[in-house]
Amino acid sequence: MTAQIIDGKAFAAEVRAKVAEHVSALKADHGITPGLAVVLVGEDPASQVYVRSKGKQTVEAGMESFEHKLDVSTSEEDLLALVDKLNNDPAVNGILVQLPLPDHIDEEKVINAIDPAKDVDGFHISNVGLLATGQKAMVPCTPLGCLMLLRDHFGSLSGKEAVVVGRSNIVGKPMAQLLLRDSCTVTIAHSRTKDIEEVVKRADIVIAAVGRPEMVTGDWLKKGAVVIDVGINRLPPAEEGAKGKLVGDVDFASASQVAGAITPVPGGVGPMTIACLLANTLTATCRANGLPEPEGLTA
Ligand SMILES: NC(=O)C1=CN([C@@H]2O[C@H](COP(=O)(O)OP(=O)(O)OC[C@H]3O[C@@H](n4cnc5c(N)ncnc54)[C@H](OP(=O)(O)O)[C@@H]3O)[C@@H](O)[C@H]2O)C=CC1
Ligand SMILES: Nc1nc(=O)c2c([nH]1)NC[C@@H]1CN(c3ccc(C(=O)N[C@@H](CCC(=O)O)C(=O)O)cc3)C=[N+]21
Repeated sequence: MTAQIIDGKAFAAEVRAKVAEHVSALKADHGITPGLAVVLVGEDPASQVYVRSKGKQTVEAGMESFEHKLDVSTSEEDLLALVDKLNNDPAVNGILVQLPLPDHIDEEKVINAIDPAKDVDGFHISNVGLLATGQKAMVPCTPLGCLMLLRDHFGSLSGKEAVVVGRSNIVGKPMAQLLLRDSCTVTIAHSRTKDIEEVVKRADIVIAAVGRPEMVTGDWLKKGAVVIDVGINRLPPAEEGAKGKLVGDVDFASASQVAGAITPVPGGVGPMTIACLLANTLTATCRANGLPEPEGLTA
């Protein structure tokens, strides 16, 4: 069997087109232009790629993009001062502080300093709590993107066995919350999970968010399982100076022989993350202005 390829790139383009449509109506009817501020501290190469494509797509959707690139030696105090300024800037509806931050900065402190209403990453403790209790939250972009792909594929997720591999605050845990909210039976696996292959083999839905290149292989999967590969790993280049290949946390070659459907890397979850960031910025703008939220763009 060869799996259906879930085209995240194409789906993300549709999401961005919907966002752009809403943005143009916001401008025409209310004179409002959503604004997204992205803060990057230091020069993590992976983060730079993400920030670049994000800025471009923000502008293409008709929104304002504010980029703040700070030196790697920026103090925590200065970063907190910038967050405070963005919290109070009415032109800024969404704030994203790119992670990871340099070691001398307390990540939790910075995330929790962001106004929860502008926290388009959904990482603030208030949004985490709102999501966990089923209340209206800002939902983290990557899990939201995965959920959109799964809902599109299955229609209803109710009663499905879902296994999330990875328990990070930014992907694994919020993903599990969203799947639970859609009435999946959810298992979270991690580095201490015993017989992880057997656990994954139960799943109708596998979400791999581990950060280990091609860890999940075809022999871990139940036949027909739907596999969402969150991993973004750059392999060492074949020759010096070349760019290494980008691979996921799933071994695509073997997994696609067993899975019913699978997301590729690149072109799967990555583009959905950025599309959902724009969707969240639009949602935040609507909420801030007491306007109805766009349909189909929130969890
Ligand atoms: N496509 C996108 O938009 C995005 C992609 N990513 C990518 O997703 C991946 C995961 O990111 P993130 O969640 O931030 O990563 P983290 O490193 O924060 O978390 C990784 C998780 O995987 C678990 N893990 C590590 N090794 C193993 C193993 N051998 N077996 C089972 N579980 C293991 C860890 O378990 P434990 O807790 O026990 O240590 C941890 O819970 C990365 O490749 C990252 O680049 C991330 C964000 C967005
Ligand atoms: N506060 C914060 N929020 C994040 O959401 C966040 C973050 N920090 N830090 C880093 C990770 C990583 N991440 C990606 C998003 C899109 C692609 C993406 O678009 N990838 C393309 C390929 C890009 C390439 O070619 O390198 C794809 O998969 O097709 C990748 C990675 C968001 N993250």
